[in-house]
Amino acid sequence: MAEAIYAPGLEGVPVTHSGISHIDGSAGLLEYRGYAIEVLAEHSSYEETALLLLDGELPQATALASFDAGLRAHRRVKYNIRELMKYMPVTGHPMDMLHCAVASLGMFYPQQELSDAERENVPHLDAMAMRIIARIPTIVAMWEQMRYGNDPIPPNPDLGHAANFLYMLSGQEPDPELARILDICLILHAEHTINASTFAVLVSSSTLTNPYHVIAGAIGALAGPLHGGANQKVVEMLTEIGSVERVPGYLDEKLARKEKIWGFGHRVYKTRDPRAGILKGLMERLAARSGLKHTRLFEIAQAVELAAGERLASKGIHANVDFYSGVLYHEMGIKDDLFTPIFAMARSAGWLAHWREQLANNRIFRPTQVYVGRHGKAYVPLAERG
Ligand SMILES: CC(=O)SCCNC(=O)CCNC(=O)[C@H](O)C(C)(C)COP(=O)(O)OP(=O)(O)OC[C@H]1O[C@@H](n2cnc3c(N)ncnc32)[C@H](O)[C@@H]1OP(=O)(O)O
Ligand SMILES: O=C([O-])CC(=O)C(=O)O
Repeated sequence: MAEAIYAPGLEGVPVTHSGISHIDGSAGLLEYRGYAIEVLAEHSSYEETALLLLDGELPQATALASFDAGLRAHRRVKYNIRELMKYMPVTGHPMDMLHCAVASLGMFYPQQELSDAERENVPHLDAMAMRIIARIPTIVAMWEQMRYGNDPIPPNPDLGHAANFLYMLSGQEPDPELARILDICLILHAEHTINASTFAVLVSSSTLTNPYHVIAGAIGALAGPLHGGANQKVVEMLTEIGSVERVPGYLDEKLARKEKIWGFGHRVYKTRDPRAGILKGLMERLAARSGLKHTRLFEIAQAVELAAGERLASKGIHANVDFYSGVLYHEMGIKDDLFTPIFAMARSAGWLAHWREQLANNRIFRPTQVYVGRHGKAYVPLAERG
């Protein structure tokens, strides 16, 4: 048998057939179910985009209204989840809390795996997906209150997905413009082909485990700084740089030490990530609002993008989605360690679409390895080992 070719990081290796999203990495194009990301960001809502990802088509008005009503009706989590969260250390990262809380949601649904009948029961799978999408924002916002010793703010069924999240974070009904900016951010982060966390979804889905394990595993993968965790790192980096004047020297030192610039580079995009451009535009939209001109970080970010371009663009390294999202959330007054949980909230729709797609044509993932270890070693009793 011919020896299998090992591709580190599975670069260029297809692992599934998928109709959910598509990237053209050299042209900088992204589509969800055939619709350009720019079009969805301008015209759609997170609720509609989530349903598009899950069902494959833009919904009719009645289907969208019923999905939206389902999301609003299922935002609350069981009291025991709140009790569990009470015992988590408030110093812990919210992604660790989210991983644990989402996995625990599955304990209220006794069976650990999906039966054949359940896998073929589309309304059952739809209901599970909708409940997970509805509850992740509640858990994140509950934690934001609980970690400061406050009672969680109950969800408000009169508000849409993004507006309700902002309401639960602060207790204030958000300005519709801020809610729309977050809504667009959620659309932009909802799906992105087979990135690391979505690959984790495929692998765990293929064992027929329950979707709570699937989504908790994906949250764990997203938390890493090379993936979704980079949005928090970007803001830490910009804060450390501190001024526009320090940008070139900071980058030169970092690159000389062979360190990565957070929020730059991508396995698939060899030009600017289209989401980075839209997020930058949203930041400009936010900065233009009176009373919200705290744009020092944004100025540093733009200087970093310019200087990084001079140093890295020839290697195909450009700003990715994580570069401007953290700056935008920071300027919206959101705590830095909530940036990646907000990414997870949004990406739950894409993850669950891939969960459904995997179940519809399942085969367990079981790749191989190139063994580089030893063979046939003689066991030496402990007393005789030198
Ligand atoms: C939602 C998301 O996940 S978007 C990505 C978020 N992650 C980040 O922003 C972290 C910084 N970026 C990176 O670590 C990488 O670019 C990744 C993880 C996104 C992609 O990784 P890979 O495709 O495996 O690229 P890899 O890490 O092998 O880099 C290839 C070359 O580009 C360089 N490079 C890649 N990204 C960067 C960067 N951000 N800063 C400086 N150099 C970089 C590497 O040093 C390497 O150079 P070399 O060939 O001279 O050794
Ligand atoms: O596609 C990737 O590898 C990472 C990414 O941008 C995302 O998950 O949004």
